[in-house]
Amino acid sequence: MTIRYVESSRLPTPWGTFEMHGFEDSANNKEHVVLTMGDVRGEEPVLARIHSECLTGDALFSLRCDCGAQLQAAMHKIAIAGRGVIFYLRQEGRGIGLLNKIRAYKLQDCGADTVEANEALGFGADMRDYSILKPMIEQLQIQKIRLMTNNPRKVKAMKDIGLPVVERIAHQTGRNPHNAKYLQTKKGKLGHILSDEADEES
Ligand SMILES: Nc1nc2c(ncn2[C@@H]2O[C@H](COP(=O)(O)OP(=O)(O)OP(=O)(O)O)[C@@H](O)[C@H]2O)c(=O)[nH]1
Ligand SMILES: [Zn+2]
Repeated sequence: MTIRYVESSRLPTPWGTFEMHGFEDSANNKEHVVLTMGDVRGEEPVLARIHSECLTGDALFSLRCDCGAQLQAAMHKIAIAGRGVIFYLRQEGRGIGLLNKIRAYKLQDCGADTVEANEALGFGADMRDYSILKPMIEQLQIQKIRLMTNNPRKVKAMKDIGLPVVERIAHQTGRNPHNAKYLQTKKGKLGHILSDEADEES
């Protein structure tokens, strides 16, 4: 495995102080971050979010997707629980990278949906590889998780790397008029479990 643990530090946030753990992947020079709160080791399942980088949603307040709202909601829920983990994976644009995501957005501006846009650019609908989580989980001694996600692929991916998901917790927030079609495509083509009801409070 090409993932190496580098260092940890404190990360104060509006929701509380996390511990931030840095990892590097020598295969592609990607730098990944894991935030933990409380003692995540041991038998007791850990409240967890596996979050793929979305520069536009997480840092630039984009309303094209639900990423920023989901990240904040996860930090909030973990702070309330006092214990949890967020894997912040540098798999921008479902693994196609930022510039290709901009290309995909341009195609979506012209009428394609998020899956059609990826495919028109020669990519699969979702190019992410979750096996990189295995060394991170081992380093942090996490044994079981309760996963905040609407994406059944993430649950299956954890099974594939041998990390029990004892519960999937729906994580639906951030719906707005700009991302309605995107969320509909996630549900219809990518298999996300999304209700048409209003979002949960976060
Ligand atoms: N290629 C592409 N990527 C997008 C688009 N919109 C958002 N993304 C990326 O999709 C990814 C969303 O990842 P996550 O927040 O982990 O969410 P998810 O797999 O949708 O599942 P949840 O756990 O239910 O949120 C991020 O990497 C975003 O950059 C798009 O239109 N095209
Ligand atoms: Zn996003």
